[in-house]
This record gives sequence, structure tokens and C-alpha cells, in this order.
Amino acid sequence: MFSSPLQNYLDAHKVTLTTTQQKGRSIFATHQHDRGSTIITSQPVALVSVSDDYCQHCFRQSHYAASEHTTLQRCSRCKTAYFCGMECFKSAWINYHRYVCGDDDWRTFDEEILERIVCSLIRYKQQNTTSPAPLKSTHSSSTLPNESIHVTMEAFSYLEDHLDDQPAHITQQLSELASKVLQRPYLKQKAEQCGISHADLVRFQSQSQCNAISVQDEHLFVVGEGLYPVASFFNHSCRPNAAAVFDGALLMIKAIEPIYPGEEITLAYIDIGRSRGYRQRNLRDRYFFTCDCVRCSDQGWLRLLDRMVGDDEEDEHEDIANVSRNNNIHSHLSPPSSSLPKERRKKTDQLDTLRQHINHWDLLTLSRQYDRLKNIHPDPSQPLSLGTFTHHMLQLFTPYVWSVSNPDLHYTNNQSLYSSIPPPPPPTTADSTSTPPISPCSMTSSISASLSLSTSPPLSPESALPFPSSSNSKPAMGASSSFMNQDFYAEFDDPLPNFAQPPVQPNYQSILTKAMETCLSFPVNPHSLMPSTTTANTTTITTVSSNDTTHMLSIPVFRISTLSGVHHLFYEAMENKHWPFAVKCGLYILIQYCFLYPPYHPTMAHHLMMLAKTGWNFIVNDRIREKVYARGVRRWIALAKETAKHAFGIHGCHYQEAVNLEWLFRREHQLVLG
Ligand SMILES: C[S@@+](CC[C@H](N)C(=O)[O-])C[C@H]1O[C@@H](n2cnc3c(N)ncnc32)[C@H](O)[C@@H]1O
Repeated sequence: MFSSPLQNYLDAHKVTLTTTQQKGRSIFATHQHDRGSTIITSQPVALVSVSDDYCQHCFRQSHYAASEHTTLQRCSRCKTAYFCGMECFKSAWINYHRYVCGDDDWRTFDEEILERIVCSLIRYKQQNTTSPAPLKSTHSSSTLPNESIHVTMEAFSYLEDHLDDQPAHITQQLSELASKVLQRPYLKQKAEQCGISHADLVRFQSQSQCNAISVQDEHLFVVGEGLYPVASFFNHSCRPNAAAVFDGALLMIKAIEPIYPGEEITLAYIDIGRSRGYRQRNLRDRYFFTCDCVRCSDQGWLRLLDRMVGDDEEDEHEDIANVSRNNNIHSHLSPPSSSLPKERRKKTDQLDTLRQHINHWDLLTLSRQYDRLKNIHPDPSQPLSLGTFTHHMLQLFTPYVWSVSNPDLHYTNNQSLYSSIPPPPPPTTADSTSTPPISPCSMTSSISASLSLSTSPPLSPESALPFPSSSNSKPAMGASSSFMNQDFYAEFDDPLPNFAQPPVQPNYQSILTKAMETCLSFPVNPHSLMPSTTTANTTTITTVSSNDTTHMLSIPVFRISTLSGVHHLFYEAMENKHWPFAVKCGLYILIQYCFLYPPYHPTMAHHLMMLAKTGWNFIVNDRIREKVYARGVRRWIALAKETAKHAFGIHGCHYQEAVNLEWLFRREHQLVLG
């Protein structure tokens, strides 16, 4: 039987394309895909950059992925486009740049995507021998067949367009756009010669709207938009088992759970950290379906979640939520709601309320109380506060969420997850016999943060401790075992807390179900200051304001509105280097993410890395020596490393940063453990 290039390509990657009645074409696994494995890569048929900081062809800052330095070169003709090297410049030139180099015409985003689709199609139809080189992976040395242009274009020909579902005014806009693009001098004649009509362009644009994907850099910032035909076959779930991450502009679909033969492989098209109302509206308006996943369906095991976090869009602070939430996979987010001055004032008040709650949260006391070994749990007759909620849930979620499904994290033998990864070189260059000072991690206002090893003064003379390994000398590069095999993570084997008795089954689903049931069992405070359209848990504290008037302040602990606000405060605190405050925000966000995202989701890996760095800066800058904090930071580093390894891969910046931070922590841990 004849098999097409696309079929062969999918077969080689152990997946199959099947049509189901409910979802149309869907991708199913034919073999097991381990967590962290790259299921497939996908080449774009059209790609638009929205950032000048990256090569406009491959979306990297340098031709050499490992290099931290930007080495972009400017096109000498138009002096506006940047490329990382000659190879990318040539490919971009063949693709599209030759048509627009020096052309000052302003194009909308949709116009540019459509032009690029038409250019790719013309080139393919004309069987042009000067094809641009496909994007290459810097991450893997896979022996699987690369995606040929035939595979990409065959997949493109099948893309869902939903043209019949588009409202009339949108169809009209698509038609106007198609006419405009067809007027471009470099397209008009060629399109005609290739038999590409106005109706085709209308369809392409409609396809683009329900298939295009936001391209993100490693820090989850959106750097462009692309139409990736092969990746477009994956359907959506609000609890996906795979995620799209990018190696430059090359899209990689990674398994974030073990996926077994016969299982459908799903991605999230929208940010799953949003309310049910927001998700449903976006999926309906842009993708024309009603989600029936385990979280959205009335029968799904995760159905309690939206009840807990609030399922109305009103539960969200749209503008606050947008501060750092650009991690939705598919683009064309609806614009943020208009912010009237009154609305703004309300939100500022809500942030102030949150700030007060976080200031009242006694991190040290609660960290000591909610120790898994002590089996403390909050008074079931009182509503939970931000602090009690966070510390209570931390016992249940970490490290079990990660470790139950991952024997590596049990650390019962020396073959831990480090066994194949050499430790980083000691972070000193000048004198290999002296120990460099302990230093904080740099955290700029952006999410991007890297280890800064040379700028900060030593913590104290005692910080220059020898390595805590059996010998007092530094480990040789590449020698992992003597460095990593102590019971550094022994506390991960703590017993379950009392409230998880009888023991929850050792799988993620039962832990999460137990956590949701526990949270919903706490009483609700009726005096909430936040929007309240559904039942939500709130808490009350008594505070004394500056003019000594006692106020009752209450917040809904689990709600997405609260998460959005704390998210905002987390970034604010990091920017102001207010580490204790940032740590509290980071812990609360982690717990909410444990509910909202699968544990190996890229958003989770990214947040864990931020939390690890925040924790490290807290103990270093504030010269903290409490053992309970050291344990916490150690845990965040381990989990950041573990999650980043699976979500982004060991070549990604998060994993490398976690390895470096672990190295620093281990070197200093005698100091911080006292
Ligand atoms: C990116 S495409 C995915 C592939 C698509 N099923 C196809 O046949 O080409 C997106 C479209 O797939 C369908 N789809 C994706 N996820 C779905 C889901 N969970 N339930 C129902 N339809 C879904 C919707 O029609 C949506 O507009």
C-alpha cells in the first residue's frame, strides 16, 4: 500500500494520525513515549518575528546555542533585519526577506503571515531548487528522519480551516486581507501561475487563525508566531500530556507524562492557568469547539479544580494577569479588558490587601510548624489564610507530586538523576585553589535570570567553606558520583503528613484529588473583598492600618484572581530584591501551579527555577542560617532541575542554571545548614 511522506514521518516518530468524530484528526501514540522525550519536531510553513533581539530566521541570539553572547548581524541593505549568520541570512533571503528588504510598507501581523504562507507555497509548487535549509535542532542528535518539505507541505494541505464556522464579518475581513496580499507585486503574477486563488488565500488565513502558534524563548516570552503544520495535528486538553517548547524557531513536542500506546497526545492551546470561563470562550471563539477534557467534563477526575479556583472570567484580574502571562501556546489572545479608573483603583486596593496578607505571613513559624514529621494541620473550623494554605499544601505536594512517579527522586541509591550528567566546572576561573564567594543569583525585572558569580561580595569569611564531600578537595570535572551521591536529598523520603492518611495512592491523580477535597473542606468566609460569583474559600485577618483603625480584610485564597495578584507582587518583590516577600509569593504560586499545571509542564519548570533562585538569594542576602530554609531551597533546586530536565531538556538554560545553582548550594551547604 502507498504510504505518504507524512505517514512515514509520523510512523518513524511512533505516532499515528487518526480521525475521531469528536475532534477530527488526532495524534495517537503507537509506542510508549517517556516523560521528557521529544515526540516530534515541526518545521514552520510561515514564521513572523516580533523581537529584534533574535535572529529573524532561526529565532536564536547566536548561531551557537551554547553561547550567551548576542552575535546578531544586520542586513547591510535594509539595516533593519538581524540574523545570526550567513546560513540564516541566506535562508531568510530565499524565504521572504528578498521581497521586503528595504520595503517600508507597514504590514499587520496577519498580513505578513499570509504573505509568507503564499511565498512558501509558490516556491514549493514551482519546485524551486533553491529551497531554504530546514531549521536544525541544537538539542538532540536524533537519528530519526528529518521533516522534509514534502512532509511539511502535505501536512499543510490538511489543516483545519473552520471557514464555514467563521462569522460573516470575519469572512469579510479575511477576504479583504487576501485581496490586499494578492496585490503585492512579487506575489500577484506568481500566485496566478501556480493556480493560487483569492479563495485559497481566504482559506489559508482562516487556517492560520486556528492553527498558528506563539513561539516562545526559553524564558517563555513570546518572540514570534508560526504556522507549524505537523504540530497542528495535536488536539487540545486543559490537562495535556505533552507541551510545545522551542529550540530557536524549531518546535519540539515533548512528553510531559509517560504516554502509552493507544493514548492520544494532547497540547494546551491556551494558558491552562486561567479560569474555565476564559478557556471556554477562547477555545470556542478561536478554535470552534467546547472542551470536554478531564478538567472541563462533569465526569472528569479534575472537575473540582475550576470550582476551587473560580470558573468565571470575572474571577480574574485581566490586566494584572497579563503582566507575565504570555505563555499560552496559541496566539491571538483576546485583548485585556478595558481598565476604567474605578476598576484600576479596585485592583490597586486588592493588591494592597494581598500585600498586607503576605506581610502578616510568618514564614519561619509556619515553615517550622508545617514540617511533615510533625503532622500539623490547620484548624478545620477556620478558613485558610494564604500562609496556612501554602504550608499545608506544600506537605502534600512536594516532593510527592514529582517523586511518586519518578524513582530517581527517591534517592534510595547512588544512581540518582545525576548519574549521567557531569557537574558544572567550579565557578571560578582565576585561582582554582581558592573558593569563590557565595553570590546571589541575578534576577532582572524580566523573567530572564542567570547566575552571577563574580559581582557580589562574599557573604562572610565563613562562606569560603570547603566542599562537603568526603575529601576536602574540589570534584574533578565530570566526576559526578562523589559529588552527588550523599543523602543530600534524604528528606524527600519523609512520611506523608497526617491529613494524607490513610495514605493517598502513590500517583499524581490521587494526590491532587486529595488536595482539592482538603481545600474545599475548609469553611468559606462570606466577607470577601474580591469578586465572588462562585463559592470560594476566603480568609480573614485582623490588621491595624497606619491610622490605627482595625480593618477586617479577607481574600479568596484559592481563586485565580488571588493568584494573578500574587504573581504581580512576586515580580515586584524580585525587582526590588525583597527576597523574603518574594519567597512567600513564590511558594504560594507554586502551590496554585501544582493544581493548575501538570507537574512537568514548562510553566512549572520555569517557576521552580525562579523559586530556587529567589530562595537562594533570600538565604544569601539576608544571611539566613535556619535549617528549615536551607531544606526548602535545596528542595526547590532539586525540583527545578528535575522538572527542567523533562520539560526543556538538559541542553536548555533552565537545566544548566539548576545544575550551577545546585553546585553552589552544595558547596555552601555546610554553611547554610549551620
Ligand atoms: C490545531 S487543530 C487540531 C487538529 C484538528 N483536529 C484537525 O482535524 O486538523 C485545532 C482544531 O482541532 C479541533 N480540536 C482540537 N482539540 C479539540 C478538543 N479537545 N475537542 C474537540 N475538538 C478539538 C478543533 O476543531 C480545533 O479548531
